Amino acid sequence: MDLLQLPSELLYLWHTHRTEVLLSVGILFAVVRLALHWRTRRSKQTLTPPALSPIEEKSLPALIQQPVEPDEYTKLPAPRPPRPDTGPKRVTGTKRTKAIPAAKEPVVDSIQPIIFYFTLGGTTRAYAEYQASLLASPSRQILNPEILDLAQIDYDDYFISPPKSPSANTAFFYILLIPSYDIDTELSNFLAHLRETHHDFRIDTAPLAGLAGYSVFGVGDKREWKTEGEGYCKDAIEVDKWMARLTGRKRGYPLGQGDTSGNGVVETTLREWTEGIKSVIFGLAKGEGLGEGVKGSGEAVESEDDDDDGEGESGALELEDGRAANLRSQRKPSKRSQTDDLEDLRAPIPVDFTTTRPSSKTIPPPPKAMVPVNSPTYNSLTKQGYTIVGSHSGVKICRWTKSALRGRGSCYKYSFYGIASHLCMEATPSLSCSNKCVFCWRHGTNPVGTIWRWTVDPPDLVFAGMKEGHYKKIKMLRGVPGVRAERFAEAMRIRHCALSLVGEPIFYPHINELLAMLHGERISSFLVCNAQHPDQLAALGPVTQLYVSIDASNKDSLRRIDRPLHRDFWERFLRCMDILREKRFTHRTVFRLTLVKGFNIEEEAEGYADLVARALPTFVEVKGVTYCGTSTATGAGLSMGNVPFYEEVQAFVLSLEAALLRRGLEYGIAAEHAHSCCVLLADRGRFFKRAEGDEGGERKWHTLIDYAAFFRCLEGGEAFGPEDYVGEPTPEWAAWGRGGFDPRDERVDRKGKPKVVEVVG
Ligand SMILES: Cc1cc2nc3c(=O)[nH]c(=O)nc-3n(C[C@H](O)[C@H](O)[C@H](O)COP(=O)(O)O)c2cc1C
Ligand code: SF4
Repeated sequence: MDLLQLPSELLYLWHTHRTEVLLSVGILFAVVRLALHWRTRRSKQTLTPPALSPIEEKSLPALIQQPVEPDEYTKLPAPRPPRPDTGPKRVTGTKRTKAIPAAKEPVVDSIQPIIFYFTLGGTTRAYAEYQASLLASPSRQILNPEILDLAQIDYDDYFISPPKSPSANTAFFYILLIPSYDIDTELSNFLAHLRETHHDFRIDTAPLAGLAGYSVFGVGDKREWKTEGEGYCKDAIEVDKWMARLTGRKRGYPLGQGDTSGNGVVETTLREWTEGIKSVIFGLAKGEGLGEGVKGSGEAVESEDDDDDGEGESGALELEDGRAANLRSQRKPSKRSQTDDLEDLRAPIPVDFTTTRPSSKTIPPPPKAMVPVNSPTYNSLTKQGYTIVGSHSGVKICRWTKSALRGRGSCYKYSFYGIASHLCMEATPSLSCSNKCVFCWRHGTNPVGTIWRWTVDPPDLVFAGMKEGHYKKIKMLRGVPGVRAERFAEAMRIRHCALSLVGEPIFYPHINELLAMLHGERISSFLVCNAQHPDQLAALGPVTQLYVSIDASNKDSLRRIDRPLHRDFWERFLRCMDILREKRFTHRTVFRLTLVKGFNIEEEAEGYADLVARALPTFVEVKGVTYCGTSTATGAGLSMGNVPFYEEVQAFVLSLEAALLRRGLEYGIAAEHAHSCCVLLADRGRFFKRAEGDEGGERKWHTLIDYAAFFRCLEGGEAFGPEDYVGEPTPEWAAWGRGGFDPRDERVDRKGKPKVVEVVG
């Protein structure tokens, strides 16, 4: 083929294959285009990581930190400028919140008792049935009791929360009759359930607080398990403890205990205990609360965290070394108590400094209440636990009453005179006093004066108010841990009244009528006066025991320590000594010496012996002061250093005894109560004697009082004297050198743990 044919040949080829050629070129173009597009996509994917799992996210910062060269496809949007930090969001204006109505306590007017019992031998079941019969009453307030065997029920139905009540106004009261076993039984599981429920963090710590209350009665055997320490009623004690916690301390009545070793004793105890329960349940149905302890007498707390403050008769705390101090001394005086020192704030009181009668020149202001309701004095006294009766009287539960209710011992009046503290009411018909003794811890809140310039309440009002106040406070103690049911029941009948609380009882114009009312109800009377009111002392009628405070042996010392308001205080004091001498055959007269180191101990034994020689009291009680720590005491120069050790009190008593002997006065040491730092001297000729009809027998101290004989003498209407109502011999354990603590009571330390008693010889 020549060259001239080439164009026509190419044209021919074009026409034959042009479709394939065009198609191939199109495909090639498409391939190149696609290749370019894929390349771009791959670059973009590298910069936008896929969504990561939370775990993978942790490595995110590493990925982001890798440098990437941006190109036209990969340019990221410019980051937003950061917001200025304005702190937390503020909301202005007031948000109106809907007041949430306070949860209303349901009004309970009927109580459903449930008696739970456990038994191995059947005894406790029988007691449960007996108790149910005692409680059965067709009244609307107490529904018929249910009886449940703890071995038959599901604990979760009753002991994680109270069961569903039959009506909104009905609440449950649990009674648990619990025997004790020193072996493993189902009862051990019950105890474990209570313990675990309390400790279970998912359950409220007081899940049974919805109950109206609970009470436990233990059944045990004293023949083998003689004391609680040895296991007597141990399981009941344990149940009581856990129930107190689970119910938020809703113990309705003290733990009862029945000893199966004596014939029929348990039935009697259970019957009396059930009477107590019944009265509590009726009270609950009437809307009365449960006892939760009394202000001024300690909190209702469990024994492990018992904060029994150890306050003595006058707020004293016993120290390990035998001294006494007041707790208030360790607390800073509050602003309130400082300003409450009314004596310093009050306008001057109209005072007659010379006679017992008001001066004719003084126009007496119209009488008003000594302690008006809601006055600072009233508020301060009630805050300290006093119940103010009428306008000038008061009553208070002392710490010994609480101690005796718990079986932890009575005050020295039990060791010396046979007064059990839980049967004793401490009261005064006059909150006012004519002295300002440096050691009187009540002094800061006391009204003072030398004449009665207030309205006078009638004695029946005073007497009724005292009893009411006392019983009310005793009832409030029933929920205190450790209170013994039988003592609580006994305490509901006052047997003794100590008119000594605060102020000057003899000041009350109707003191003799008040004493007669006490005696009319067979309540014995101990009256303490301050030797500043001779006319009233001379006119005083029968008293079971008549005290005069002897705070110093000479004029200067008395002025310094008693700070009397009467100008003729020493003359008054001596006149009282003479009146006491006259009364020694009609009254049991007692000198009460309060020893204050640095004030009235050193070298005063001879002076005191002279006073004893002048008044010839039947007894001399010597007591170490209890430091009050108030601003008044501190201002008077009193400190803990003025509190004598018990050994110092003992040494003083020995020197006083010797000084008396030198004067031919036969007084001897009859008894002691180391716990109260108190020793008793008595007239040997009158009270150290043989038992009646036992001429050759041993002589013994007879300081106890025969109270029944005292009332017989009074009612007989004939003249009588102290010898006519002398009681049994003074107990051996109260003799000099024996300490004076009744071994039948349990001695505990401030934590409620058993304490070994050390007797100072
Ligand atoms: C095995 C056994 C162990 C006992 N352990 C004690 C005990 O530790 N403390 C206690 O006060 N009484 C103990 N007791 C006395 C019982 O509590 C007492 O007999 C009670 O009435 C038993 O009640 P029940 O018959 O309902 O099971 C025990 C009695 C038994 C049979
Ligand atoms: S006599 Fe009565 S009031 Fe006084 S301390 Fe003893 S129990 Fe308390």
